[in-house]
Amino acid sequence: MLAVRDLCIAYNNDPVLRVNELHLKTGEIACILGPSGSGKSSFLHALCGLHTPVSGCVELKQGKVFDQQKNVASADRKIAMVFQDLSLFPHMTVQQNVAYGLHTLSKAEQAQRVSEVLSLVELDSLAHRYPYELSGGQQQRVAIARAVAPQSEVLLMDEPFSSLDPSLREQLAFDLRVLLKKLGITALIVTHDQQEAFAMADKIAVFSEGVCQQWGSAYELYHQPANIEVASFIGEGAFLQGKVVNNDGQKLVETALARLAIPESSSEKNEKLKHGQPVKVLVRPDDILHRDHSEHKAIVVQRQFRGAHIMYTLALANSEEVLCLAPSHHDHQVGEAFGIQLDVQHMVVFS
Ligand SMILES: Nc1ncnc2c1ncn2[C@@H]1O[C@H](COP(=O)(O)OP(=O)(O)OP(=O)(O)O)[C@@H](O)[C@H]1O
Repeated sequence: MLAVRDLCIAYNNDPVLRVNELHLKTGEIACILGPSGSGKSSFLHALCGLHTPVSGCVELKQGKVFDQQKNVASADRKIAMVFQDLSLFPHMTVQQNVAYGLHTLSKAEQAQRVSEVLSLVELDSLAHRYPYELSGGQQQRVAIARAVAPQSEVLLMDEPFSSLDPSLREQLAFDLRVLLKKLGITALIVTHDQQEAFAMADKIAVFSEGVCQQWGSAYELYHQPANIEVASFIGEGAFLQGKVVNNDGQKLVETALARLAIPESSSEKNEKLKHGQPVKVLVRPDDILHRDHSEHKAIVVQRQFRGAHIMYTLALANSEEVLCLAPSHHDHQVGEAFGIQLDVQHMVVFS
């Protein structure tokens, strides 16, 4: 449904983003994560034709819409965009807002399509209200209804929750996923928030340092990050200093906490590790188990109460720090010794 290859986006000959390859199947939902200024909005603008890339190729179901020979006008790409502020017309009712892009249809066809789409987003009963008479979540559904009404193939959304109450966002992100799946819409959504992305996306792209660093599922990004930038950006964790040790053909990594075996089936990158080579081992909070009676002790240097869990920052004997997410009834104070056990399920090593 959407394929992007070797795309380079620049302003005044100054490149801001390169995307090697990214593709979405029909009905898939993708999120773009990345720090401020990493090119997320620019990417959406390039896809829908609001900004012309320097090079590369963008392909939709309707065919190529951008390459060195072709640049299909924005209005002729079957892409709809919902902007951060939703851009609803305040002087128009819900029904009129949704009908706005349907001027090529007859009045009867317009009414039919508006009613169909409003029923899908469950707003039929509010068709005659004005935007100011709706909640933030309802306004967002009107914006989606308006965007998908002209039967667009791909929906782009730029920070769709930015104007909403943070406490509602995660639930709304999940509701949005359910709605988009019901509509069968292929969507690409920009967000700053990882939890929102995890709640919504089948695939996630991480943009930083001017490139798309990785494109994969939330699970892949968290457990198999492509590089140290993605590992640091996605989820929480720490890096332990390690040294590669060859032990009778078995490769191990020696760390302050334990000697960890690199699995036989490990990636090509890990197979190239040499005896004695210094490495960094990614340790997620769920790789460190709290065991009161463990012989390995660390000292609590910080604690963050999160309701069901407490996130502990722990100092090891050599002063390296790790994180541990423990059930909150294991209540330890700063300065206390804390028993730990390393339980690394996915060994991620960076040289
Ligand atoms: N019209 C423009 N002219 C010149 N530079 C621009 C223009 N639009 C964006 N940029 C630059 O391109 C880079 C990427 O900007 P962009 O808005 O795409 O990032 P973003 O990841 O969406 O940021 P944010 O999360 O803050 O919205 C930034 O350095 C920005 O200053």
